[in-house]
Parts: sequence; C-alpha cells; structure tokens
Amino acid sequence: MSAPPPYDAQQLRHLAGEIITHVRELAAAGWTPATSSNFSRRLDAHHVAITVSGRDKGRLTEDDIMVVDLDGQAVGSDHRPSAETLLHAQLYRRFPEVGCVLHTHSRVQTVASRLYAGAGRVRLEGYELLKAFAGNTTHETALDLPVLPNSQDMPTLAAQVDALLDQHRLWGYLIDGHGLYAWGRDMAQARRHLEAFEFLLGCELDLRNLGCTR
Ligand SMILES: CSCCC(=O)C(=O)COP(=O)(O)O
Ligand SMILES: [Zn+2]
Repeated sequence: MSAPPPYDAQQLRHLAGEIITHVRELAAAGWTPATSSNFSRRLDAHHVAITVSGRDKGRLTEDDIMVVDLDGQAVGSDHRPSAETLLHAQLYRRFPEVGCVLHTHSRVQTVASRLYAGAGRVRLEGYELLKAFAGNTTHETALDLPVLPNSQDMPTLAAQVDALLDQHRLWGYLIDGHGLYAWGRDMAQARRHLEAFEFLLGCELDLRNLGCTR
C-alpha cells in the first residue's frame, strides 16, 4: 500500500474543481489562447495546487491540476508543473495571506504590456473600478501596475518580481509581450483583481486610441 499524500486529497479535489470552473470562463473570454496561462490555489501552509504545463486551459480536468511545494517542486506527481511555477510559489512564500494566483494572456493585457514596457508601469488613476482592489475605498487614488521585461529564465523573472514585492497594495504585474499576473486571498478576490486590471487596461488603450492624453 502506498503512503498517503502529505496534503488533504479531498481539499485538492475541491480546489481543482474551483480552478477548472473559473479557468473555463476565462478561456471562454479568450484570455488563455494556445494553451497559455497558468493558475494556482494555496492548498495548505506547505502546498499549492497548480495547473500542469502545456495543457489546454479551456478544457482542464482534475488530471491537469497537480501539487507543488513552496519551492515549486512537484509533490506526488510525475507531471511537469507550469513553466512559471516559480512566479506562483514566490507569492505564496512571501505572503501567507495570498491564496490564489491567476496568470492570463489576454489581447488587452499583451498589447498594454508592449505599450507601457518602456515606462515600466501603467498608472491607473481616477477610476471608480479602482475600488475593486482590496484596500481601496475611493476613485481618488492612483495605482501603478508594474511592467517587467520578459525572460525565459524563471529565476531572472522571479528576481525582478521580488524587487517589487515590498510595494504597498500590489495586486499584480504585467510582463512585456507576455501577460498579466494577479492574486488575492482566494479565487473570488484574485478574479476580481484580474478582471479589474483587464477592464482598466482596456480603458487606457481606448483612451490612447482616441488620442486622449488627459
Ligand atoms: C504557449 S504559452 C507559453 C508559456 C506561457 O507563457 C504560459 O503561460 C503557459 O505555460 P504553462 O507551462 O503554465 O502551460
Ligand atoms: Zn505565461
């Protein structure tokens, strides 16, 4: 008889079901093209449920969700975790209150990342929807969404992200030509942050197309 896994298998099934449901909706919106994007949920103090690398995110099943430890190493699975597991793991390690990390590749996110890479940030200011971010109670505020250079070397990318993590009220970042990371205490909050970034980036792109400089 094999040893039981070092995590709650029932909780894993529950979180896998949640990931599958939400990611199907994100994929239907066109935010996960061509197997891109990855998603995770904290399972317990030492483990994270995360998508298997290379899977079609619009058609996830329980077999497409696996467990890694907080160093990003697979636990009890022969599958390869997301190529970007390190970026998820560093958020869970650094912030015990983070319970969910969502990474998508929508067209709006990708175009915005290209346009604002030079500036290194997108300033989001004066929008009512800023109140969607935890801790914000007014539109009379500004939030800077960082834009980082892309790299195929995950430790390099993770080191760039690490330098940002002391920032107050940081709920996401863009990677140039790549996509958006957003997180929260649970799926509902992370998804709200992801959708708010998507909407606000879309507004900024529309304003730019209209030649509006404000
Ligand atoms: C074809 S998408 C390139 C990799 C990527 O950026 C991504 O989000 C998906 O990688 P994963 O290993 O998590 O499937
Ligand atoms: Zn990606």
